[in-house]
Amino acid sequence: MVLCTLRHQLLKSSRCCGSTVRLLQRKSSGCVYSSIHGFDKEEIRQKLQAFPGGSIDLLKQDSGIAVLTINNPSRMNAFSGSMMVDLEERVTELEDWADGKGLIVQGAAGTFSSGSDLNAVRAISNPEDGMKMCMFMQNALTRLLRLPLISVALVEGKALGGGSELTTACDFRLMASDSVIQFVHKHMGLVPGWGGASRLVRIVGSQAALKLLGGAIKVDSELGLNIGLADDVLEANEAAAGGETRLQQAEKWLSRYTKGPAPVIQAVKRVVLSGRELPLSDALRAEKDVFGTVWGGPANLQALAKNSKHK
Ligand SMILES: CC[C@@H](C(=O)O)C(=O)SCCNC(=O)CCNC(=O)[C@H](O)C(C)(C)COP(=O)(O)OP(=O)(O)OC[C@H]1O[C@@H](n2cnc3c(N)ncnc32)[C@H](O)[C@@H]1OP(=O)(O)O
Repeated sequence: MVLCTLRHQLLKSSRCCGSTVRLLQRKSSGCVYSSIHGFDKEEIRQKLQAFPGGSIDLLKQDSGIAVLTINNPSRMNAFSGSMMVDLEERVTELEDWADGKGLIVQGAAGTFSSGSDLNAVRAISNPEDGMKMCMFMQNALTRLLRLPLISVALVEGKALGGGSELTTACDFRLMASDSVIQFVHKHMGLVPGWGGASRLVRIVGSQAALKLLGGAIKVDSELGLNIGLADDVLEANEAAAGGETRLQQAEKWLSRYTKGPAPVIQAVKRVVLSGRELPLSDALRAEKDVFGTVWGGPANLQALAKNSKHK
């Protein structure tokens, strides 16, 4: 059932309707679960809203880079129920952001996130509610990863449990030199349920993923770089050139990849996304469709008129 995903929908679309790219652009295509899987989004939203606290804040900047902040510092940015609902709403806002190119996901007050709020977890520890929360968060994080934006998790302090899973829902992870990512689920008698295990295997491979989950290993920035979980390490604020904050360092890092017009950057993310998720023939068809959105477009015509040389 879980595998009834984008691939299924894309296959159907490319065979029946022709235009795969339209589906990649549709919001519902990001979801893994719908009513056919017994998922009732409104029901679980109401249940989650009963556990308030904290917020997920979104700042969309003129640069085309947005900053999403997990904000519940008195609980080390643990996710209350209402924050899970907030997250899904912020993802919807980002899906509608025509000028967007990049996204940085960070935690407030120098730490990333300690995962689910344990008070909420205790209150919904029955299997039925657990499954509903799991489906809700998998949908939200799958849609986050499938945004046509190049995304980076800026990991400071600790990313534990659900917080570690959230880092895997970004295209890249930048770790502060003193930060730790730890899939603590085994210590909680659990496995990841927000899609973190499936994404981790794709990022670091199954051998390393088995070690990280089986050993609940603390991944510091050095280990993170070695196994490919981290894409770069950020200096302490005071040690960085010009005393840049880590957020400024992350924005500088990301801006190398978001320089250029939004339609082109979004097209770059879309072709990589289809290559990452689809079988080759489907990915090739999706690439053709995305190519069609930029070929002869303003940026393409401008570059041709300039007779660019790439020295
Ligand atoms: C479905 C489950 C799974 C998932 O979604 O995938 C999960 O995520 S389960 C949650 C996994 N996370 C944890 O178990 C974290 C437990 N907490 C800790 O290990 C430590 O608190 C810490 C995060 C390492 C920080 O330690 P320290 O720096 O010593 O601070 P404190 O322990 O004093 O924490 C400050 C304050 O924050 C509260 N806190 C921290 N994490 C959570 C949390 N996940 N849920 C609720 N509250 C949390 C902690 O209780 C302290 O509060 P006070 O006691 O009121 O001061």
